[in-house]
Amino acid sequence: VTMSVIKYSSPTSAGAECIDPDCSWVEQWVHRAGPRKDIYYEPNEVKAAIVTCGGLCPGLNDVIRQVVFTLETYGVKNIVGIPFGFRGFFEKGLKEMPLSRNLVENINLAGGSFLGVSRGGPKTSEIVDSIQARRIDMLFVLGGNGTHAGANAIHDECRKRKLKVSVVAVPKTIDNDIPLMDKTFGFDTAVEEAQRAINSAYIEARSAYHGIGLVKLMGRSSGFIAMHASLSSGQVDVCLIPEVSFALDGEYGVLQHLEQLIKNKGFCVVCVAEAAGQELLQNSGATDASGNAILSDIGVHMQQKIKTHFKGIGVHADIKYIDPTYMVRACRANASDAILCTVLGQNAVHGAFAGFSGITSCICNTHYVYLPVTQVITAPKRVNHKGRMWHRCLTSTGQPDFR
Ligand SMILES: Nc1ncnc2c1ncn2[C@@H]1O[C@H](COP(=O)(O)OP(=O)(O)O)[C@@H](O)[C@H]1O
Ligand SMILES: O=P(O)(O)OC[C@H]1O[C@](O)(COP(=O)(O)O)[C@@H](O)[C@@H]1O
Ligand SMILES: [Mg+2]
Repeated sequence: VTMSVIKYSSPTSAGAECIDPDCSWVEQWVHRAGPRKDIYYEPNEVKAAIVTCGGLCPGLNDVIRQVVFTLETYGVKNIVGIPFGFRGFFEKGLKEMPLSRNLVENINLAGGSFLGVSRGGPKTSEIVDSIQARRIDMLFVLGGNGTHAGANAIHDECRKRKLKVSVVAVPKTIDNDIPLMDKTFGFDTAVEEAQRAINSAYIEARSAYHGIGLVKLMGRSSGFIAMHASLSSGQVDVCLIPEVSFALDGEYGVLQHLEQLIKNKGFCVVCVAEAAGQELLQNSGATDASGNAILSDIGVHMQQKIKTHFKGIGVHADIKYIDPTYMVRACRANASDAILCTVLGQNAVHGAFAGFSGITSCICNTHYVYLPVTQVITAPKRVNHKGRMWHRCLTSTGQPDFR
């Protein structure tokens, strides 16, 4: 499968991602995913394990379910779940869970992870000690960019120890921040849920005298959820993402624009990504158990700033702040994510049986492929502020540059 469908001749061509210095066309190909004629493992002898790491994401249960179904179809009898992410390899008292088609048959009907998730956990060498002690041949790792870095480290350590273990990842994150793939599972569902919050903010704002609806949406370092939810709802006047800096105060600031919207339209809706405008806030420098920076609350900050601003100019404003944070990721997968999860889960097993390790099962240019994990952990994917999607969003909201 070719990685890019756009041929281009200059660095400024639409959609061009400049790979070489001259920006001429560079062919990049990846393996198409799916079952292979020859399989590397004897199914009867295989012990397979599944682990889900990081934050929750719609579709985790769908993938677990499909991995189990497909393993059983190959004839694997020994399938286990590692509870609560990488911690399950280490914490005493956390026992591996035997999995079967019967047990996981209906888990897709609920959100969350049937196995549990966690951040942080043991060192790679301890995880691999545990893999060795448990005699695991295939490890299916469901997670985001942190998990992929972990999966890569596990894969490297297994190679170093000459262990024949297939480490196969499946990219999950509502943030959609993993590079090279069309999207991660859970993103579509999160956007769908997020636009419900925007819709509520719109109804509240529209029904109030000088109503201002403010919605904060997740996205640790990227504004994909905010941008897509703003686009899909069509009800947002201002969308703020971390990739585009903005001023709140001043002649060209967001507050001045809100003032105009209240004057001209009578109400407005603002959608802000959680990582947006962090430079305007105090940074505690704190990190979570996985080493991810803990962000300052831009939503609460904006709520206060808007209140103070309108009070200062003596104009009534009724601010309705909605933070749907965990609601957008604790739900079950929607139809399109459920299908994506089904294919990715099945392909993960085909990849392991083909004898691959250090791969991730994903979608690229509408085709299902295996990417080397090393390629997707270089840096988080971010919204291209010069790209067409962001400009479509600007056209839709009608917002100016806030600088
Ligand atoms: N660079 C890394 N090397 C090894 N393991 C990592 C690395 N970064 C994160 N992890 C582990 O991966 C797991 C999930 O990471 P986290 O960042 O919380 O979520 P996500 O995978 O969704 O980005 C955690 O248990 C964490 O310890
Ligand atoms: O509060 P938590 O569970 O630590 O997670 C918050 C973070 O998790 C996410 O929902 C998803 O991030 P991951 O994909 O890294 O798990 C981010 O959008 C958010 O910043
Ligand atoms: Mg992450």
